[in-house]
Amino acid sequence: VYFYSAPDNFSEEMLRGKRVIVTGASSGIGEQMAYHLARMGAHVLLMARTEAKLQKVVERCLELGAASARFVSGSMENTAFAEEVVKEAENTWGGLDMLILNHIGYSYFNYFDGDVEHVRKLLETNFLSYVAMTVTALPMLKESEGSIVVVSSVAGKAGGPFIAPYSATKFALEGFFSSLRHEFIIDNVNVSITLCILGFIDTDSAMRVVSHAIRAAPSPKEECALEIIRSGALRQRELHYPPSIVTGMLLLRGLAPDLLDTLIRSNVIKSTRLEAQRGLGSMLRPCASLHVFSAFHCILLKEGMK
Ligand SMILES: NC(=O)C1=CN([C@@H]2O[C@H](COP(=O)(O)OP(=O)(O)OC[C@H]3O[C@@H](n4cnc5c(N)ncnc54)[C@H](OP(=O)(O)O)[C@@H]3O)[C@@H](O)[C@H]2O)C=CC1
Ligand SMILES: C[C@H](CCC(=O)O)[C@H]1CC[C@H]2[C@@H]3C(=O)C[C@@H]4C[C@H](O)CC[C@]4(C)[C@H]3CC[C@]12C
Repeated sequence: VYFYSAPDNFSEEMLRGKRVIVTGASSGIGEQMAYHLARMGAHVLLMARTEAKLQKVVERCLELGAASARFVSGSMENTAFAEEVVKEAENTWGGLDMLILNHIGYSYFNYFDGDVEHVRKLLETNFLSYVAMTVTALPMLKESEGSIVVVSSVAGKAGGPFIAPYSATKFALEGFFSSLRHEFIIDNVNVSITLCILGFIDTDSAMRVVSHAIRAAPSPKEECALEIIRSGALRQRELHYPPSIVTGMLLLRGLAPDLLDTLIRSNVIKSTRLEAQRGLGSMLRPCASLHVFSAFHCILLKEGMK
């Protein structure tokens, strides 16, 4: 908690006049980030596939006080489009201060079905396009000493059942961007990389897919979006949101990985098999175990304070 909590020196002024790209901004956390940035007076360039939704988000951003707001629509399955989005920022603003990589392609929630093409496509959308955008944006980010913010998940730190292709793409992000962070430090490149490790968030898409199968309440997307912007502006290495659950889980993974796996499995298998057989897909039930992580984490903290 100490190392991963944002210090209190964040000010919304830090984003005023900054030039920010937000991917996956037509809905969910990306849409909420666009609204926060707009309120803070940033210039925003938004990206997703659905033009009609993006148009509405842009209009709202302008009402909220964005310095400017525009969008580019297209699919990140194609890395050429990823480069095009960054070029649009270069042509419009002549520079870039923050690149927020947030979009994800469709993934099913069920036993891995052996479809290698789906894994390839998801890697292209959720991982390769992030790499392509970073490569194209890097000269501008070096110039502005800017920030890269990568939105990931607890599923990119610890595997759980029924999300194998999705989880693989999130692990790939961790590997790539933590390696890149080392290289930036070695070469004195002053571009920060913030990896955001998120738990269950109440976006429409996540609620649609898994809410029926999870007992714990999801965390609010509005607060999550603000925490992502804050951690990026403060150039933090990682964001854990919600902090107690994610940090507790990662702590247990380091101390007792088999115990973590057993807890996850023991909460999952029975219910999921039944639902999968009905063809509905389903969700692991890690909530009880995550409460155990949190309790465990609190005990450690209290002991530490003593
Ligand atoms: N919600 C949750 O519980 C959690 C979310 N996260 C992470 O947070 C981020 C945002 O998730 P969330 O807000 O829930 O997701 P949403 O499904 O709400 O939003 C996804 C966004 O990506 C866009 N998108 C989908 N496919 C493509 C594509 N092929 N090319 C370009 N854009 C695309 C969507 O718009 P359109 O359809 O118009 O293209 C949309 O704007 C993701 O990185 C996710 O992994 C992490 C942990 C938990
Ligand atoms: C249930 C998990 C954590 C438990 C908790 O109570 O916090 C969730 C943590 C990460 C989630 C998945 C994720 O990373 C995003 C995907 C987004 C899709 O749009 C829908 C479902 C997700 C697979 C989502 C499902 C819940 C988590 C595994």
